[in-house]
Amino acid sequence: MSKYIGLMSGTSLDGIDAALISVDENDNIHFEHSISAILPAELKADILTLCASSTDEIELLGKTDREIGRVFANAALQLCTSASISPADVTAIGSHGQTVRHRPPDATRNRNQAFTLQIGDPNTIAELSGITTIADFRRRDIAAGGQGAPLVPAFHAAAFASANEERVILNIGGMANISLLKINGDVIGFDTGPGNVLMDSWIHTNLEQDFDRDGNWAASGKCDTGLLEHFLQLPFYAQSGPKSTGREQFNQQSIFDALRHFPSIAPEDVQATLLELTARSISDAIEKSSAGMTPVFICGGGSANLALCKRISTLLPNRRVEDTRILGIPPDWVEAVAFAWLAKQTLNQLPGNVPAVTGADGPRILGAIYPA
Ligand SMILES: Nc1ncnc2c1ncn2[C@@H]1O[C@H](COP(=O)(O)OP(=O)(O)OP(=O)(O)O)[C@@H](O)[C@H]1O
Ligand SMILES: CC(=O)N[C@H]1[C@@H]2OC[C@@H](O2)[C@@H](O)[C@@H]1O[C@H](C)C(=O)O
Repeated sequence: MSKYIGLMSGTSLDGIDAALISVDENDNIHFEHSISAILPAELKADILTLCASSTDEIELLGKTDREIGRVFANAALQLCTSASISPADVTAIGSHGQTVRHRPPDATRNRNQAFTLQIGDPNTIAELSGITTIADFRRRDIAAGGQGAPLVPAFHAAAFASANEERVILNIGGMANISLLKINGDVIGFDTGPGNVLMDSWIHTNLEQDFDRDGNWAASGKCDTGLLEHFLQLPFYAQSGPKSTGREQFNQQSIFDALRHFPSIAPEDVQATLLELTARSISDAIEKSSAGMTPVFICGGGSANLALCKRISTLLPNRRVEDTRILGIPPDWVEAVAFAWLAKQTLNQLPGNVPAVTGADGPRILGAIYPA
């Protein structure tokens, strides 16, 4: 059995997810342990500054890169302590790092202009943890003409595919993405648009809360059809994959811009509309890309948003909708486990991308190895 750690801090900036897996000689993946580590408030503020397109500060980038490396290393060490293992028992860490800019190839940018940037210095992680660290998973795929995202579909296929039924895996993080796992082994996947990011942003603006617990605030409001239709006009939703997105497109400003056309909607009704937008963009993408009875397994923090999940279920009336626990991995840990698995792929010189998903020219070994 080889052990791997996956570290993930997503667009929501709600903390660092750390997961420990073991992989047996038959390549079966076993979820062993997980922790969530705090992302210090000051660091979170710096990351948000770096994510805002108006400020580009190389000083801040360098400093934040190192600091994220330090907190990621600590998260890995905390995970080892909590799991009662020594860092020496871990073969490798797969560190996603923190995305601060994602500019994939699209209608406005060709493959040579595309870039994506995840920070969290892997040298620092390897140095402080004493564990070989693999990082920078997305840029090879971008270099090969791909979107660099989503990357989790390859893992979803390895962990969740079934020879007996087609499955949809729905990840609701800051952004949302789906993987369609076909019985013949084919995989389709793409980002569907916002996950929690817009609802998080709006409740923060209005009630200073980090997220809308269980979707209760949204549930207290009423969806505004005009605003919803306005949001749904965004070309991203109608595009077919490969496609990926991020805070560059879905952010607080995009809500304010839309509200200029709808100035008198009550804040809780805006939240209800954002929930509906999230549920509709997800369910439309699922309906468009998979057969009507294909079951859906949800992972990511959004799986805890009861109102959102209920609405997605209602919009997909003929499908079983449940979370990935039933497939062996608790929904909150799937992403971190995926990066642990991607580390294993890279160390074993195996590809981590699915070209049909990202649009890359072919399978690629992702990331770089920073030895212990
Ligand atoms: N009880 C809950 N009720 C409502 N929403 C919740 C709840 N628990 C978590 N969330 C949502 O889940 C989010 C965190 O999800 P997750 O950790 O999957 O995102 P991420 O990893 O940052 O995203 P990404 O996949 O885009 O990188 C929180 O910001 C919040 O919106
Ligand atoms: C650029 C980037 O960090 N993208 C994230 C984000 O969060 C969800 C969605 O947008 C997905 O594209 C991706 O994360 C997952 C882990 C992925 O690559 O599959």
